[in-house]
Amino acid sequence: MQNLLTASQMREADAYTIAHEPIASIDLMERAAHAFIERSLALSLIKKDQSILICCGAGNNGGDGLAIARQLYEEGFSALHIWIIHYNERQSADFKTNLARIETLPISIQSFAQEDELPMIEQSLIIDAMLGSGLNKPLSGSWLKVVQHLNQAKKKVIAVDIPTGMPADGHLMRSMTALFAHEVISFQRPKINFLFPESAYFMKRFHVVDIGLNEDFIARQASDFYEITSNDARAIYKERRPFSHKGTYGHSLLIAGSEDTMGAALLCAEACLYTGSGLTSACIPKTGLTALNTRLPEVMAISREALFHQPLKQYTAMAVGPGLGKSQEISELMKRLLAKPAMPMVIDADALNVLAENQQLFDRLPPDSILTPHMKEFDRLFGEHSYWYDRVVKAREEAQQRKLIIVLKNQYTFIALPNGRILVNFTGNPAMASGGMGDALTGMLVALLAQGYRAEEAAILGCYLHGKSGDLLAETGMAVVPANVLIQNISKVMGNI
Ligand SMILES: NC(=O)C1=CN([C@@H]2O[C@H](COP(=O)(O)OP(=O)(O)OC[C@H]3O[C@@H](n4cnc5c(N)ncnc54)[C@H](OP(=O)(O)O)[C@@H]3O)[C@@H](O)[C@H]2O)[C@@H](O)CC1
Ligand SMILES: Nc1ncnc2c1ncn2[C@@H]1O[C@H](COP(=O)(O)OP(=O)(O)O)[C@@H](O)[C@H]1O
Ligand SMILES: [K+]
Repeated sequence: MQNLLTASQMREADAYTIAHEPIASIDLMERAAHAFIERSLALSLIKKDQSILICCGAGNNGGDGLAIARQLYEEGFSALHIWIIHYNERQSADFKTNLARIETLPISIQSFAQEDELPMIEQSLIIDAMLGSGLNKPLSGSWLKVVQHLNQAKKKVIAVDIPTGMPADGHLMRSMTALFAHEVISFQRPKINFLFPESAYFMKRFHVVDIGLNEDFIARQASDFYEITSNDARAIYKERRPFSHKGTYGHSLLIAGSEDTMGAALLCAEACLYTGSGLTSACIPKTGLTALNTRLPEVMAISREALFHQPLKQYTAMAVGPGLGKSQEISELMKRLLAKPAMPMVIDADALNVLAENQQLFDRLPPDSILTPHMKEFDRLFGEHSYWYDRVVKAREEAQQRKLIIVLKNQYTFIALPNGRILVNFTGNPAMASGGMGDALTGMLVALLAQGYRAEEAAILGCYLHGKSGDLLAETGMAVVPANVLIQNISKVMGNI
């Protein structure tokens, strides 16, 4: 698990590294510039014959920009042009050093003071090194004008560390003006605000480069946010054991589907199978029986009527919600299920809506139950939110107070734990943005619970594998990954973990 830092913690990490390691601040900047160029070249974001405008402020972000320009020149880039935006009086020491280092080179530099007219931009690419994590207020005055001018030029932009004008943490408002960056190359850790959907107003993609800040110091910083890494998933995952049999891997009960949305139940059940549940039973409406038997012969069916005429004890874990629909009958069913809940549970989709309308049912959920709302379901449960940041903070509060695990789904899924931590899943991609993906996740989570993974482990591993399966398929060239295709890839992803 890697903790994510705020901008001010990042500055402390910067200062600590300089104080405790044999590296001077100016050399750290040199390293950051080198890492920026190396990654840009590796991703083919820049080419030697390209004309590039490097826009620099006069702080350390601007210092990075000057070091990048000089190193590009040394790499053989020849069509470089620099703007220095001199709207602030103060210049950082490392900016000054880098300015002295570049002034002797044959690179054209233009300086702009407030009120100076800005020229047309002829270059095809802009490197944005005006303001970085030192941003301490929204842009205004001349800063606002320069950013608007650059945005209007509609050129490709690569931002150094963070787009100029975008705050690294805290509220992200659509009304804020920032330089829109197509690519961001960020130092050491992603900025927390990159993970919220509102970041799409300011940037398209980000890449993180290691610049060798002291990791021991970083790990000691208190943080609300932790990135789930492949190592975490690997550490949780357990291989199937010798002499094991279907009884070893638990019995999942899915309560899902209605006449019109039987597909949700099928996807959920299929994901449960492919994630390794020993046995899977699906409680579905009668009208779905033929579909279930035809498509998933491994899965056993129980009718809604029969559900409470048999011991629920035979099941190891339960998922309820996908495709259930809204009706009084479903509401009653949830109430009966939660009268004596005795097994780990995943609550999704329509079951979440029942909870939203019957908040007293919350108290009956077994501790560590996993709730998997998307944004709208979340707001129905816990109130409307205007900002993702607030929504995630609310998820943390609710998870802590109610001792539940809340999996708030999005491109970056936030897993809020009862201990107050928020884990962020980085796997997954927009090729997965189509119906049924959440049903698949629910099936995966219940399968992991049935196999004996603790709820926290199931949430981490389930979200990681779900996104990873989608990522590996997207890497094969699939622009869209339908849920059933993702599901059929899960067991391979597990095998290769
Ligand atoms: N790990 C690290 O930390 C490393 C950091 N590195 C690099 O340093 C960058 C951070 O540099 P930085 O701290 O010098 O601040 P930067 O973003 O250049 O801003 C300059 C000044 O602008 C001002 N200002 C702020 N907001 C403003 C506004 N809205 N409108 C007008 N002015 C505004 C504010 O000055 P003030 O207002 O306080 O006078 C601020 O100090 C970081 O992003 C990365 O690129 C790497 O080199 C190596 C490792
Ligand atoms: N752009 C994306 N990047 C990564 N994951 C995504 C993206 N879009 C959707 N997903 C994932 O797909 C799932 C969608 O869940 P949900 O909205 O409940 O779908 P459904 O109700 O259709 O089953 C979530 O797990 C989410 O993380
Ligand atoms: K920047």
